[in-house]
Amino acid sequence: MSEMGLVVVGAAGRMGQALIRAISAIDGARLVAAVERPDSPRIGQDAGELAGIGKNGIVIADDPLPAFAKADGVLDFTSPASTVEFAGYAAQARIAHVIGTTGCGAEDDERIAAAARHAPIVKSGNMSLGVNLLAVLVEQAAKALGPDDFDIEVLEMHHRHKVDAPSGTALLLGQAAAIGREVALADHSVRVRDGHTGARAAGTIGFATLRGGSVVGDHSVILAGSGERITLSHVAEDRSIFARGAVKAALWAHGRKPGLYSMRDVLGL
Ligand SMILES: NC(=O)C1=CN([C@@H]2O[C@H](COP(=O)(O)OP(=O)(O)OC[C@H]3O[C@@H](n4cnc5c(N)ncnc54)[C@H](OP(=O)(O)O)[C@@H]3O)[C@@H](O)[C@H]2O)C=CC1
Ligand SMILES: O=C(O)C1=N[C@H](C(=O)O)C[C@H](O)C1
Repeated sequence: MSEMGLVVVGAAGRMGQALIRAISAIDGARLVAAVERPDSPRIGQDAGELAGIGKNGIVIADDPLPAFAKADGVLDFTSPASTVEFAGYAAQARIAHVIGTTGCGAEDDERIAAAARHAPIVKSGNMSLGVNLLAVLVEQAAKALGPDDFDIEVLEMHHRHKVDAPSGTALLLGQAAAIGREVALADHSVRVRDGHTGARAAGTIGFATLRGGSVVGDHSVILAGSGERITLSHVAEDRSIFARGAVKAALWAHGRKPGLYSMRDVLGL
């Protein structure tokens, strides 16, 4: 079978560069275009050189439409507003769209779901194998350890540049806990505590956010009971784990029927 041609949007970003490196190392995938914002100083630069793998002849462009027209799939780790726009273009082109962007609101998610009626979309707050396996374990633990005996808290830390909180991964893990408990996360989550909060309400799922330095991504789900505590954790040491997962998702989605898929679908977890 011929290689899948991929376009990376947000090609100059932290994940954009990791994606370009990952594509060059994975059989069956080929970079066909790299896109950045029209006002980016990176427009016109060689995408491979910027990503540190040497010139690859793909010049960073500012127009997504010709890029999407020659691609079989899009890898998108940008911002919610851009991702919604790219979902529309990918749907028109009927090509696979892998979305790693976090911080999407309900309206963004509705528009992404609408685009998924026309093309396959894989969207996940975390593309790594480790975190998606952790989500399975969290679901099991939350089911086994009920709300009368165990409190669930999700703790995350990321680098100082991160703009959204809680992280997409923290929300994914919180969602796994809610599924295990058979409750709706939206009705049970406590995302901020400040001042005289009162005692913890049983059955809630708490979130705590730390930001600083160059931390790639640390997540822990703590199940705290009386006299004992279980902590399920994942530490991302390198962005290549997300990039490899995203390329794997694109290869999985290529030629698949339209729909909104998760990394758990891709990994069969
Ligand atoms: N799901 C997962 O596994 C992971 C998800 N993420 C998520 O991915 C997203 C990006 O993270 P990160 O790479 O660290 O962020 P960066 O800010 O380093 O990269 C984002 C890039 O996208 C560019 N961009 C924004 N809008 C457009 C547009 N309309 N057209 C083209 N390019 C655009 C930005 O340009 P400019 O700087 O000019 O705005 C920037 O270069 C975040 O939401 C993050 O949470 C990150 C890691 C893993
Ligand atoms: O912004 C990041 O860097 C990351 N974002 C994702 C998230 O919001 O969970 C995934 C990863 O933890 C890195």
